[in-house]
Amino acid sequence: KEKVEITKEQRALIKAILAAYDRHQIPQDVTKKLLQEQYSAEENFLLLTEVATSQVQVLVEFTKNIPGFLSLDREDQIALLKGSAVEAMFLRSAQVLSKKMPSGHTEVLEERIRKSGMSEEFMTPMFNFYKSIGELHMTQEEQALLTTITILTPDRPYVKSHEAVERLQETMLNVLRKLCVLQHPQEPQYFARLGRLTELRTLHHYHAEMLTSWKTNDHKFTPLLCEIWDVQ
Ligand SMILES: Cc1cccc(C)c1Nc1c(-c2c(F)cccc2F)nc2cccc(C)n12
Repeated sequence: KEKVEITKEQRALIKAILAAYDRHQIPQDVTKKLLQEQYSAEENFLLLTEVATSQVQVLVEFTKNIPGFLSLDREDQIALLKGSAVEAMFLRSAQVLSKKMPSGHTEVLEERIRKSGMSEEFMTPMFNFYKSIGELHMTQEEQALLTTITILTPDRPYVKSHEAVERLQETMLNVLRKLCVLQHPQEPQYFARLGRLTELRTLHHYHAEMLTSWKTNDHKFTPLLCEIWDVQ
């Protein structure tokens, strides 16, 4: 059984991605509002829209710091961001909900999500996903790398240089595979479990339906959310 070793370059890569991931958190004022504002469905939706908008901003900033991302074709960068935003945001909000929040915030955010006019059929799979992410107890590096790998998925709509994206994603997958072996020695299947997060794709689909239903109920989105998800 050969010894799993992380190379110098891979260590530098992890360091760069983790620094970007830690640097780009949702601003305090946004998360603070979660505790202050009152509890009406409208107010909850308004707050979640603000959190979603700030999550997109944080995502764009994080993506720009992924080594190699900015050397991809410009239009492909946009295609990757638009294609992966929902999935990256599900990962980010799952990570935030499953631990990062200061005490009390998590329950408040959960409560606001439950009372934001979202349909039940979407609520269950979403909270199941949040629970399964929480049970993985991912390290910060694993979360940052998993988000990076999600963003660098080559088969998003309109991506032209498929191979260039695939090569970049492969590099990140190799690092994550080694990290999982080193950081979860008691669970050899751990990396495979991370790959099982295909639920993300079904949540992507649910999310599109949720957008439409919010739109028909005349909910307002911000320009950034309209742009990233092509909402009219
Ligand atoms: C911030 C937040 C956290 C957890 C659940 C939800 C529903 C939200 N809010 C939204 C999400 C969204 C997201 F930001 C992260 C994860 C899953 C998501 F559905 N997408 C959108 C799109 C238009 C408006 C909102 C309010 N919205």
